[in-house]
Amino acid sequence: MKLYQALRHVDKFRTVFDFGGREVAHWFPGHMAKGLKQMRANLKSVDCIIEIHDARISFLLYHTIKQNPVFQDTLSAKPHLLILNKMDLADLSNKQRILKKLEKEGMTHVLFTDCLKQRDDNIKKLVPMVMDIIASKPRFNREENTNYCLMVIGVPNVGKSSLINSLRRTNLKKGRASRVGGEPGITKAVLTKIQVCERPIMYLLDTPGVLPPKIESVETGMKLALCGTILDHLVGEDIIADYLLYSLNRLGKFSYVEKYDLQEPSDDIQHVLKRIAVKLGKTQRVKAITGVGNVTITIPNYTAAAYDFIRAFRKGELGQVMLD
Ligand SMILES: Nc1nc2c(ncn2[C@@H]2O[C@H](COP(=O)(O)OP(=O)(O)OP(=O)(O)O)[C@@H](O)[C@H]2O)c(=O)[nH]1
Repeated sequence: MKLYQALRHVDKFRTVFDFGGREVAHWFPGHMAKGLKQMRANLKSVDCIIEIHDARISFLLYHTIKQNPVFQDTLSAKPHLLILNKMDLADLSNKQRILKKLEKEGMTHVLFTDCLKQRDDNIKKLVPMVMDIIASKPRFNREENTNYCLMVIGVPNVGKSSLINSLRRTNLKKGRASRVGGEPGITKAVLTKIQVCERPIMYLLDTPGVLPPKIESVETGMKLALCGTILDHLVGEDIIADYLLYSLNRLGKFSYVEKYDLQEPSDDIQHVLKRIAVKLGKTQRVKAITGVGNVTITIPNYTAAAYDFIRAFRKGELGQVMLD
């Protein structure tokens, strides 16, 4: 759909999203506090922290983590590199704006990556960048060590394990060492130390995804959910799908119209999900009682359609976005 055609509908779009009094408190699983403890205990042996975020919500994540006092106490003293991953899903026309915002916050070592790409030139830059960062700060108790240890941190599902695998592919020509999952919270095991480079010898500690427990608003929580950071069923596929539609319309990303054979952009999630269900054959047969007896009717499976809509977005099929 051409932008000028779609913009005719702009007046119809919602300008604010109704969260219906939802609370984020119960969206975050308990194992995250444990992860934080493990991280703290291992920090002494770490030379540089690799903080990894989803490039679509990088500033939001960076800011949320930075605000958390526990993170501040634990991490601020260590050299730091910020990875903005999933760059293939992000609208990089906003790249400079994001980098400027991060610079204002004092974060100048930033690298955009796509960890699924077989050869990502940016991944190649990681080790030299880390060496520069480490060289610019005292190593304290680790002066004599000729090998280096990194700790990777980030919220669930941002690609921590994929980053490790990508580094091993690039620097060691070796395959998968860390399990990759589509659902948040796959990396639940205790910290594992994995080699990611031969010259210099460099290890990386994989951590369970750790999310700061305090999220400033439901909207922040919803963006995290949309990017797959929170288990869908804790938030609800129906509202995530509605927030997705709201976001796509606000950003002028209308490729969903053609993908699902809609006539025009719509802000009505029931209407959109119905079209998706019909297009993908996601329907269910239910019994209905009528005046003339029981009949079986076919109705759209809204939950299955919502799930498909969200999945398509996460795979980048509905366009690249920047939700910051
Ligand atoms: N499009 C895209 N997908 C990615 C990228 N990196 C990782 N993914 C996908 O994101 C999902 C999560 O990746 P993981 O590497 O398991 O993430 P994690 O941070 O280790 O996850 P937790 O174990 O939940 O903390 C998987 O489906 C990956 O295939 C990327 O650069 N681009």
